[in-house]
Amino acid sequence: MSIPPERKMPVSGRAVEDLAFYRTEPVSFVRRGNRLQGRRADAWERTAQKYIIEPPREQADTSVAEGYQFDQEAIYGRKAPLIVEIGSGLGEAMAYAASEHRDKDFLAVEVYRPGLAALMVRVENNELTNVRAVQANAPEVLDSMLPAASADEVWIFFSDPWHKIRHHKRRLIKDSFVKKLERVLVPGGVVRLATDWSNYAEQMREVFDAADAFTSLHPGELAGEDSNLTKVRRLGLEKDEKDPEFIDERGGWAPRFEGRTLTSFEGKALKAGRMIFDLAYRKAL
Ligand SMILES: C[S@@+](CC[C@H](N)C(=O)[O-])C[C@H]1O[C@@H](n2cnc3c(N)ncnc32)[C@H](O)[C@@H]1O
Repeated sequence: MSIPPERKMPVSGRAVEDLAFYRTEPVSFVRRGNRLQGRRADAWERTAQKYIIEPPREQADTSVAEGYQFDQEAIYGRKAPLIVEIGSGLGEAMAYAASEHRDKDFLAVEVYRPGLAALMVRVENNELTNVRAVQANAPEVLDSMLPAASADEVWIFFSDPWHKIRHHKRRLIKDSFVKKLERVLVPGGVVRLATDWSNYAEQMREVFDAADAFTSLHPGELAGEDSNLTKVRRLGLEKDEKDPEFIDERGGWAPRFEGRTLTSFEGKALKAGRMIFDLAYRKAL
């Protein structure tokens, strides 16, 4: 049966028939336009050839064809530790970190082209030569594009929380995704996470604590009265019912990662009175 043109869209595998799916899993993003204007369009024009990796695609413009592999040394022209940021948004965290650590290589993985173009504006403004970016669906980048044991760190800051229970299956951080992270990280490699949504923070803690390959860098820390989870629940900060008796005995939250600059997304969350949860896990040696 042929697929109607309006459904032959930009996500791979099963998504050809159903846009909300990548192979057998629902995708963690909604499609937004690729259109670039003004400074972003100009920066894209000048930088894309050098800094944007264009893997062969399958059915979709965010897919990565199986068999394509990222050759870090050839791409950056040197051998250096690799930091991958998934869902880099407007590139604020990456541009800051890359300018602070010019001895490291950074790879942004983001489906939103205007976000990558905003990163390219920062790359030019800060004269960064250690940043590359790919417009692609993260699970596919982790499954096939990145070689096994190639990333020293993977950062995922403010991954879309998919608030409604029926949408939780779209969340990126789940058991199957943790397996993919395990594959691409070097032994001893680190995953850093941040979220402003307590229910997703609990899910992140749950799946990483249950993963044999990972150990928390901050077991039991920021528990009880010091836990942001305790504060959110007791004060009813997320519009749920207040629970004055609630206590998060378990903790395991990381202090704010000092390498994470305040992005506009986090700024808005703080302004709205939300609490931020940081987590950090190390892959076994
Ligand atoms: C809430 S924003 C946060 C952006 C940024 N990390 C920040 O802190 O400002 C989440 C980002 O993840 C991207 N994203 C969601 N699912 C993705 C996926 N499967 N692959 C790549 N990027 C994804 C979205 O396009 C969006 O830009």
